[in-house]
Amino acid sequence: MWRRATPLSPLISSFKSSFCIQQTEHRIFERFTTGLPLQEKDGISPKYGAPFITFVLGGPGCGKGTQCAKIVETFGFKHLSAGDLLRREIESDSDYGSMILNSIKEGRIVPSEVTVKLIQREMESSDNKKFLIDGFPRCEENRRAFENIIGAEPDLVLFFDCPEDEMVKRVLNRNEGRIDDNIDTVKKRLKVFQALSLPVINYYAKKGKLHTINAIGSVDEIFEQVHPLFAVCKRAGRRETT
Ligand SMILES: Nc1ncnc2c1ncn2[C@@H]1O[C@H](COP(=O)(O)OP(=O)(O)OP(=O)(O)O)[C@@H](O)[C@H]1O
Ligand SMILES: Nc1ccn([C@@H]2O[C@H](COP(=O)(O)O)[C@@H](O)[C@H]2O)c(=O)n1
Repeated sequence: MWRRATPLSPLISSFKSSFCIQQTEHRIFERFTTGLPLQEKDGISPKYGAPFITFVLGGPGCGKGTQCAKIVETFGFKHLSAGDLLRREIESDSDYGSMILNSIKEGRIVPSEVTVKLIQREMESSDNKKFLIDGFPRCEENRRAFENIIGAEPDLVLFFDCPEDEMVKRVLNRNEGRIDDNIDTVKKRLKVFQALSLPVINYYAKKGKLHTINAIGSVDEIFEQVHPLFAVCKRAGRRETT
């Protein structure tokens, strides 16, 4: 169980305009090694001990989950897929089950408070403080709810950039029996992605936190772009599997 004793790193704002790996490495290195006294900013009231948070964004089927599995294996992060948490909630006895099911069928975004509470529950019960939050935030409302409820911002944001026709192909070939892996729902999810998720991606680009990964290529080729962003965690001398 962890509690945020101190707010967000002032270094985050000092490197706002940075888009390159070296600057991000510097910021992350500082976060991992110094445990600097962090300052409250942007009206956020941090509630927990400072975890290391990575948001993993991209359209449906771009390969987020596949790359998250490799990051977990290599760097020992805790993977929280917002979609998986919502699907698990449907299977439980939750009051929200049918609402979530209908939203997923229609490719709509579930009310943020529901999703953030599921993420919060997982974060609070995890001994691992390095989180990969996959498929979240999907819209501005998601982003704000996370900041308000969790009281934290991401340290890193990954965006897997993939052409629509490739995303459609990957979703339709996925074969995992997902209720939303059909052409009608995929079209709706792509519209939601364009209208609501891209603005969040742009928001993080402006803050200098976004790392765009070209999601075309083999799984290993894509991971070659991802790896350097996390390798700094190793160099900072942290254990890979906490
Ligand atoms: N680089 C790749 N090339 C070809 N297929 C891939 C690649 N990466 C992942 N896939 C396949 O594409 C499908 C979608 O991948 P994945 O489930 O990782 O995407 P996702 O972004 O997590 O999707 P969603 O947001 O819909 O949950 C899977 O069947 C996966 O095996
Ligand atoms: N932040 C989120 C994430 C997901 N959803 C809903 O789940 C569906 C599947 O999500 P995947 O990440 O597994 O593709 C998605 O289409 C949404 O209906 C959500 O509401 N909010």
